[in-house]
Amino acid sequence: MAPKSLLAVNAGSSSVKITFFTLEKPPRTIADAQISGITAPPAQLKYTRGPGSSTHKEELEERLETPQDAFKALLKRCFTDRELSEVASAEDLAYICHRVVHGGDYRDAVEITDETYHYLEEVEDLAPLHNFSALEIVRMCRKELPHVKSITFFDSAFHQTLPEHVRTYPIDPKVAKANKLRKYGFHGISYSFILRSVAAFLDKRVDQTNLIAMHLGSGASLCAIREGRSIDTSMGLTPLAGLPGATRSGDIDPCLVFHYTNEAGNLSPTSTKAMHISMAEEILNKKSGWRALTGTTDFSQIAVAEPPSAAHKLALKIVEDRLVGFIGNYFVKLEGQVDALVFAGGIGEKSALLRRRVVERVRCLGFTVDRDANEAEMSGDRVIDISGADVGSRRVLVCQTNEQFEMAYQCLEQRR
Ligand SMILES: Nc1ncnc2c1ncn2[C@@H]1O[C@H](COP(=O)(O)OP(=O)(O)O)[C@@H](O)[C@H]1O
Ligand SMILES: CC(=O)OP(=O)(O)O
Ligand SMILES: [Mg+2]
Repeated sequence: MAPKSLLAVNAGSSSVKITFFTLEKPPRTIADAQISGITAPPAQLKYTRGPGSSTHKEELEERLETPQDAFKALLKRCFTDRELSEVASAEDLAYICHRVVHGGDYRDAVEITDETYHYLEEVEDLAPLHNFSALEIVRMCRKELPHVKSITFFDSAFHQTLPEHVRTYPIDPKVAKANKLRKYGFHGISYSFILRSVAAFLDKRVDQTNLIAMHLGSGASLCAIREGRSIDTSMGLTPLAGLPGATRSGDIDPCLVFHYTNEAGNLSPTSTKAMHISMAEEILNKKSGWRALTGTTDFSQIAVAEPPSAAHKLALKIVEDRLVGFIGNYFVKLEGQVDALVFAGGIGEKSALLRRRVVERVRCLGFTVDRDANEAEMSGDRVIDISGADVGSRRVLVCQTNEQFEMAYQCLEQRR
């Protein structure tokens, strides 16, 4: 029987999200499932059949040690659901699309073969904290589902257009080349989705669209887009650079590392044979950010009118300060030719308060916000306009981004 569906996988360090899509153009969602809290049991399962139906949530009794375990549990849940006739077994799958954060020099998605798999293993060392989970699942699919094509999509691919002076760090060029040290940039699957959706919303051609886009989730970044191409972005060699995240420091003076602990350069206790990480990487990626400041990773407890503590208030001001700094920077790099300022990602889509505070602080650049539009629910819209009615106000938009959809969309456009 011919395959009927496509599976998109978005694996993070503590969660695995999967979505099944039809093979139509554009693809339609069949089912969505995710397991979070893999590293902090009990793991939580969320499961939704098709769009518009209610979401089932449960705590999982079984112990899931790895992203592979979570992936297997999710597949089993979907394959055994009798009401999901499109996905009863791996035989029904035409492709598995994997989000891999760091794709090294790859400019585009690639099908997993011995050669591409080997290259990804090489660049895994550049971003072990971010690539490990995804590649564990790729390894499992290669072994256990060898007849289904695995296609890897990279967060870094969208930023291959960064000009040389933006992607180059001012260090010894020989060392930089030998060790592949440069700015790569991430969240590019999301930025592709945002760019296409916003261009359509503005009724402009993608290659004539200029944006300052923000993907604000537990990992957060911005991107300056000129004529449909990334010309700068706030993450760097790894997703640590730029804005603070839930547990990431974002930009700091690199020398801080040497003063933090005496052992910062040593291998971290969580290092394994497949994942070499130093204490410094662990501290700056997992023990910093707004959780280090406030104790919570949940930004909805921080972005509130009356923050519960001085620490929460400070965390909000820090995030806001770094954001407006980058907006100013990118506004200048785009020479003021900005079609829209776009908020996306869990925080960008849900925090009206952060949006209002940020836009009010960049009013000097001509952006304004409409209070009612900003507070309204998105209700299924991909893009909404929240700009103020002031004459000459620049556009401010919110885009509900969807990395799994973007992979499915690109896969079907390019391969069928
Ligand atoms: N109402 C809200 N206000 C502010 N932040 C929120 C709100 N709802 C969710 N968030 C934040 O969004 C984050 C999730 O964003 P998302 O882009 O889905 O995550 P991830 O980066 O893990 O893929 C949560 O960690 C939470 O901090
Ligand atoms: C690249 C990155 O930081 O991804 P996430 O926001 O999903 O952690
Ligand atoms: Mg994310």
